Amino acid sequence: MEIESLPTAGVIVVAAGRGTRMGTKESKQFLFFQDKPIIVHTLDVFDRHPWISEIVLVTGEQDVERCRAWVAEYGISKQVKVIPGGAERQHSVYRGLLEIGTSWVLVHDGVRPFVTSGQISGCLEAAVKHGASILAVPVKDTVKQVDGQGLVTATPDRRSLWAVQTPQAFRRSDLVTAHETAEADGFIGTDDASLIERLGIPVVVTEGGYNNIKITTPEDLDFAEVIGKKKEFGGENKL
Ligand SMILES: Nc1ccn([C@@H]2O[C@H](COP(=O)(O)OP(=O)(O)OP(=O)(O)O)[C@@H](O)[C@H]2O)c(=O)n1
Ligand SMILES: C[C@](O)(CO)[C@H](O)COP(=O)(O)O
Repeated sequence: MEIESLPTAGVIVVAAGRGTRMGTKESKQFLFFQDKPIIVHTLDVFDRHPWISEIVLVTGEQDVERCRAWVAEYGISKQVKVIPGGAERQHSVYRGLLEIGTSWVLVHDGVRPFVTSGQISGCLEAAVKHGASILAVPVKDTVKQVDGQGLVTATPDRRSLWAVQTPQAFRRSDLVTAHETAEADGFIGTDDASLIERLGIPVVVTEGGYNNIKITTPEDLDFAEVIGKKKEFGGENKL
């Protein structure tokens, strides 16, 4: 798709979580990696992407000022609106949504710093073509459904299972309706696509990458060290 023909998009980068599974005093999105906070690595990718015209960073109330300072300190060239988030990821996304003016919106986890420009382009192109799109990768392990007593109750066919990532891309108007409907219904989803699916809007998968990890538990920092050494992420490692 020609760049000129693609409507510009805004991105909501969500970084208002507590990072409890990481177990660090500092929230994981603010841990330093290769001399920069993880959140700055993530912002950099969208700052450099030609189709991204607006960036909204949603973070903790207490972190708004230092995030604004980092945007300036690390030379993020695009304007970044930094606002406080909510109790759940879904609430943080919605607050960001109210600050975005573009017709197309991407939602991205601030703790996924290894997303590539190509993956962003692919996800947005697919959304513009089909209405909504998410990055995901085929599951590599067998997945089991297990009840509260630890008993296996089902083994879904792995060929139909994908591990979902971000960004996820939607029409802004659809995403507003989806969030407001979920709020009215008291529904909390773990991703934005689940809110869109509730409206019956088709969502297509765009293949992401196994490097596009969500930094969640301490082991992920080790994985990040290895990924960060790869040439495509600025490192020299020829892995
Ligand atoms: N109320 C929340 C909760 C999460 N997030 C963001 O959503 C992304 C994915 O969430 P997750 O990995 O679960 O982060 P945390 O909620 O911080 O992690 P934990 O569940 O371990 O506390 C993260 O960038 C996180 O900062 C957010 O903006 N607002
Ligand atoms: C949105 C997401 O990254 C897709 O896999 C995931 O659902 C976020 O879950 P979290 O518990 O908020 O990290």
